[in-house]
Amino acid sequence: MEGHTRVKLLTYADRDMMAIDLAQKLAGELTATLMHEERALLVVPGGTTPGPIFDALCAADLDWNRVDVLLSDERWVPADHPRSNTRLVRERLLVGRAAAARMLPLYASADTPELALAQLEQVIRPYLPISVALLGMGDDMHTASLFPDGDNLTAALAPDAPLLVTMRSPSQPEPRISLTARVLREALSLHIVITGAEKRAALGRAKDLPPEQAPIAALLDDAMIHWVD
Ligand SMILES: O=C(O)[C@H](O)[C@@H](O)[C@H](O)[C@H](O)COP(=O)(O)O
Repeated sequence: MEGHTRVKLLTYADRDMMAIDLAQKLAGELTATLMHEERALLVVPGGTTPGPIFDALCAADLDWNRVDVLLSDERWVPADHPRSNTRLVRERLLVGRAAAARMLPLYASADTPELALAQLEQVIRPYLPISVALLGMGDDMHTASLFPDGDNLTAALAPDAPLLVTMRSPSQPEPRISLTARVLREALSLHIVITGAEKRAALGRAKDLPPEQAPIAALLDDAMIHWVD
């Protein structure tokens, strides 16, 4: 791809192959981190794309009891809600060998994310920086919960952004909480997974747009993109 940002793109033959290869890559990076660090912090997305990757990753043979798992973003719904990303991670990633990992919270039972933000930041901060991050992307070029029409996008993209922001978008049924672009960019290894022609086209547009219009653009210099049709 050409444009002002050079996109590093890996294309896979089919979805099963991508899930297996990507899970192996993430597991290898976690293992490498654990060779010189006491613990590793793995950030993962919610949504529909990562399930098959979690299914492969949870079987990886590594020292999961030294791995902390954190979501890139969460929808403000209880952890047993069908739209909860926490629920997805518990059901699809923290099973099998990976059940030994520790999940850091990105949700607390409070009416709004604003009420829990400071407390969640305090819990998460000691675990930074992120060792390995996997992110998703929407057709609208959002990543994590950094939506182009999000009410807190400017703060989320600032070079000195806090760890977490709350986010509301007219396109979303509930408020969100999200890691900021700065924190995601500081990940030692950053992967973005996208599927289908529409997201590939959106990525092509994003590389020539400012992050205020295409939030994923804030991360493209630092990330490896994994794509399958
Ligand atoms: O909670 C979420 O929705 C995510 O973390 C979000 O950033 C997701 O990665 C993209 O929206 C892609 O979602 P799909 O994988 O469902 O297309």
